[in-house]
Parts: sequence; C-alpha cells; structure tokens
Amino acid sequence: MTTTTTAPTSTTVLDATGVTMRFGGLTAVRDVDLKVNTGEIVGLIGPNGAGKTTFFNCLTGLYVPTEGKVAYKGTVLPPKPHLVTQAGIARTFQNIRLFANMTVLENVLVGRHTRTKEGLWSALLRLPGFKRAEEASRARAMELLEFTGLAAKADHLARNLPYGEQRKLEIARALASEPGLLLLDEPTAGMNPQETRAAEELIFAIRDKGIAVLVIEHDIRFIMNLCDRVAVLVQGEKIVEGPAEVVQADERVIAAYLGEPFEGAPGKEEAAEVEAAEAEADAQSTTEGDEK
Ligand SMILES: Nc1ncnc2c1ncn2[C@@H]1O[C@H](COP(=O)(O)OP(=O)(O)OP(=O)(O)O)[C@@H](O)[C@H]1O
Repeated sequence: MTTTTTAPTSTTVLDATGVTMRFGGLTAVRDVDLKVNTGEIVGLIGPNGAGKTTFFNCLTGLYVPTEGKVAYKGTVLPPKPHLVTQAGIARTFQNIRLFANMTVLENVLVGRHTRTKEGLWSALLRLPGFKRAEEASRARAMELLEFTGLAAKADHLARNLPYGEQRKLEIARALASEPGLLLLDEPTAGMNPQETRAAEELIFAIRDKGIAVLVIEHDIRFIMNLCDRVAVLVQGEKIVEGPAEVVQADERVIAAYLGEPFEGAPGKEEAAEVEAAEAEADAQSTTEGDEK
C-alpha cells in the first residue's frame, strides 16, 4: 500500500473585508481588509487611537461594523460575541477581565462553557452525562493550566496571582473555548521584561499547537520578534502590511510613530511660516506681560 502525504497548505482562518466602523461623525476604522492564515502570528500596530481595539471589537461581534464583513474559515460570522466564540475565535482584553474571587481553575472552566453540550436540567439533576462532561472539562482545564505554567496555582484565587500570571490566566481561559484563532489585545501591557519574554514563548507555543494568532501591541520590538506579518493602522486606515522587517523600514510607519512629515504633510516652508508666526505671537505676549 502506498501512502501519499501532501504538505499542509495554509488556509485562511480570518478574512475581514472592507471593515468600517463609524461612531457618529468619527470613522474609527475605515475599509480595512485583513487575512490571517493557519500557522501565522499577525501583528496589528498603530499609534494611540488608531482604531486597533475597535477593529478587534468588530471581529468579535462586540460592535456591528457599519460596513464590511468578517469570515472565519470561509463562513461569514454573525456579529454576536457568543456565536463568534462558538465559531472558533477567542480573545483577551486590554484590561484584565478575570473573575477575581474565583479560583484559577474555575476561571478556565468558565471559558469552556461554549464547548460543553450538557444542558441546564442535566446540570441541575447532576445526570451521569453531566458528571462525565464536567470531569472531561476539568481535565482539559488542568491541561491548559499545565500548558500555560499555572497548574500549581489551580486552587489560588485569581486576584492573588501576580500581574504576569493573571495575563497568562486570561490566555488559558481564552484557549478553553478551543479556538482556531486567538486575538490578543496588548498582552504584555504592564509586564516586566521577564514576563514579556515568557509571554512571547507562550504565544509561539500556541501557534505551534495550530492556533493562529492576531495580536495588538505597543511594544514594537516584541511585535517585530514575534510576528510573521504586521499590519499598521493609522487614523483608522491600514497604511502598510507585510513582513516585520519590511514594515519596520517603511517610512510611512516611521512617520506615523515619530511624527515626522510624510507625503502630503505640510512642506518645510509652511512649517517655517507656522514657527515664525508662533514665535511672533510668543514675543508679543511676553511684551504685553512686561507692560503689566
Ligand atoms: N464606543 C465608542 N464610541 C465613540 N468613539 C469611540 C468608541 N470606541 C472607540 N472610539 C474612538 O475610536 C477611535 C479609535 O479608538 P481605539 O480604542 O479603537 O484605538 P486604539 O488604536 O485601540 O488605541 P489605543 O492604542 O490607545 O488602545 C478613537 O478616536 C476613540 O476615541
């Protein structure tokens, strides 16, 4: 018997097209397309207020985009958070959202609710099916705690974990819904360098398990180390997308971060005129101040 093995082909996990989100007169996200494929870690960067979190909220059904659509593995998603999670997209938030007074294990078990089929009656009457499902859920939750390095703290209250471990627990809880795509919103915010390094290792390990990752981060060095591809949002628009080294060297990206003039920005003469006018106004106000 001959067996033929074919190299795994990369498939599109996330396909967002033409996503636009307006809040009244403000367009927070404008016509953004973004694909994430299996086996990829993709970064989403941009200055404060660029629309990154709003875009995440559009992907996860927290916001109904004004225009555009979001497809997961070829199926357009309804903009409802629980249906998006059920489909296979999990996320963490910019601000930690754990159940502080529940144990570490209980927090992960909560994350499994979209994957347990046993109904309310089964749970209330503690039918055998429910007990079996509960045991399987606990076993899986413990596996995830092993994977994220938190197993020894399974019985600790979430609020007693150090900051870096709370962030890990959020990731463990997100993984509990068995996603095919994990969205991380600033996973290293507030972390020290060792915690950041550990977070990087964990994200690589998640990718190696076959889960695609889309990550928002302000720490550019972290993003450039981690990501296969990086997309840059500025004022709601995607201005560049490509491999980390290409994006890093792109002058529009440098301009967006450093505030240097770029194409279409006021020229040197205009800037000099503004400076001269400001200097004159300053001189006048100083003279007026002296007169008082
Ligand atoms: N619910 C909302 N209602 C009105 N405006 C909003 C809402 N959410 C976000 N915005 C506005 O949309 C723009 C984009 O904000 P968003 O939080 O998505 O940016 P960001 O790139 O995630 O920023 P940061 O890096 O600071 O987290 C901002 O001008 C923000 O004030």
